[in-house]
Amino acid sequence: MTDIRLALSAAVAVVALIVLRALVSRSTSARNLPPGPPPESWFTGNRIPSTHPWRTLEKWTRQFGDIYTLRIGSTYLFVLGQASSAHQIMDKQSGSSSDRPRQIMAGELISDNRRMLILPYGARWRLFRKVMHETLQDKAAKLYEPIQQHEATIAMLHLGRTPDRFQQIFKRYAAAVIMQVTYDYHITSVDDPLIKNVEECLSDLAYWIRPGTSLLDRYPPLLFLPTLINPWKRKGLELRAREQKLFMSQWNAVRSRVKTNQCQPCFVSKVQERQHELGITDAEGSSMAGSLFGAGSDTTASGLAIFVMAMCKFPTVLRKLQEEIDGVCGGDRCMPTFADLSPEQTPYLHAVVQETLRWRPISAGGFQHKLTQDVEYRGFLLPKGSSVVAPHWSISLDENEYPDPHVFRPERFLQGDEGEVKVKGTWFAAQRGSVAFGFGRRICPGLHIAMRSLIINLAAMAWCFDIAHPSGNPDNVDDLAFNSAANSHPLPFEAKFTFRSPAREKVVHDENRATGEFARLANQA
Ligand code: HEM
Repeated sequence: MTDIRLALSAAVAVVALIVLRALVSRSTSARNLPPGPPPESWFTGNRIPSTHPWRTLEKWTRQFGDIYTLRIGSTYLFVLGQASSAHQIMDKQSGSSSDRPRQIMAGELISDNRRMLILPYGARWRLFRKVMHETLQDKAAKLYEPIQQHEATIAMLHLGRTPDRFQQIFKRYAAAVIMQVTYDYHITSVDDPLIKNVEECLSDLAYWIRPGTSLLDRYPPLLFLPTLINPWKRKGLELRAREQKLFMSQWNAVRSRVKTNQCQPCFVSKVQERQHELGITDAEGSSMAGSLFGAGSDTTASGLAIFVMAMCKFPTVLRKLQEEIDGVCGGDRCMPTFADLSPEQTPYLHAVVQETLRWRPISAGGFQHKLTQDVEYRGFLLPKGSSVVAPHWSISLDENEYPDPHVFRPERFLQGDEGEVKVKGTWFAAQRGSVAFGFGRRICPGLHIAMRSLIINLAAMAWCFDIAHPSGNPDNVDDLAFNSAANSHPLPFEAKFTFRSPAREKVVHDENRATGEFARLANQA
């Protein structure tokens, strides 16, 4: 035991010296940095609060402008709090700003450098990205529309039956879609044992990825301590083994089902088809597929809950949306389908989707990118090796770009007159409207699937239901009540869903005879 303590003390002392040296050399060499709030302590630098960190970052943007410096330990983090700086650095110089900060516990030990979201920028990332581009781009995403339509129809049935569980219902929808898209695996509830296992892995990851949680991330030389006397490394490797076993079993299950013609085309079957040509190992392919659930499930569910919150708070928007959807769907005939919902037919719906993503950004704090080259911006020199982050909250709620930013106003995304209304982006991101899906080369590869999920569910909800706060008073909605996770969710809140007519309720029931969900529920009862 004494030996272990000695080894630890020595390691900590060495680290402290390295940090000290790095700090001193940086403070003298890197003079041309943007200003920023003074560090709280000389040793640890600036502290970003763990509760709603994006609100503090926004406060500092107001104080210091579109770019400011935070010192975190011995490295710099530059915060790009306005569209202009984010665009210039994250998009225009993305060749130099697409790496991720090192994550020893979450990225190297638990994920074995195979989780897309935290993968360093390099050959493996490029390979994963190419595969994801081919299998998730707009054209490929269109092939998954029937899955999304089917699951949205089921979600409407559940919203009608158990409206108070709407946040769970969205979770189920998002999990069902991502599992079918990835593995052609069908779930009936979020209590499916596979989902439970995946979520356990994700909650461990979410714990260890938090800045400062692991001593290994704070003091990297500790990684060199032998595994026998290194409890953090042992923990990381144990979590890796559990996660990889799970991912590999799903990967192998698809391979077996393809052999017996029992698998619909899905992400994994498509990757396996071209595996040798692409040069992907089983371990890489299974991890790539496994990381889609974490990236795409929670985010989508949160977007749907944010829409409901907005409709409770801004009822006139829902009425306008209902009018538009009724106009294209022809009364009580059937629920909206993707064919009814192009931007030309339903510009207001598309503007509502954009406003949902802007009004309460899901990835509110943004994701850090690390610089692989020195980057110049407005005469400042941001040194290679430091990180940049563009908090979506600061950019999306910037009152210069979005007047009255806390008001949910889809019209900001519309242009033209009554006859020919079109959806417009901002100057910052003309094609995609908002920053919700991130920046540059690291932009979310799942955005086409995510947008389709929002479009079909928002249209279906507007067609089926009146949605309101149970008190009937929009002022009772606390629209700032969100958790502090990287992908932030509204805290549980109340909303009332009422079918707009018995005829529409019947359509939902009839359509769910076709999905099989009606019979499944009847069998369960
Ligand atoms: C509304 C839903 C979603 C939102 C708001 C969202 C947002 C984001 C954001 C902000 C990033 C980081 C971008 C950056 O670093 O600048 C990201 C990355 C990623 N997203 Fe999404 N996402 C959503 C849905 C999805 C879906 C459905 C999938 C999969 C089908 C997905 C897969 C990924 C992956 C794999 C990455 C990592 C990309 C990389 O690091 O190169 N996302 N997403």
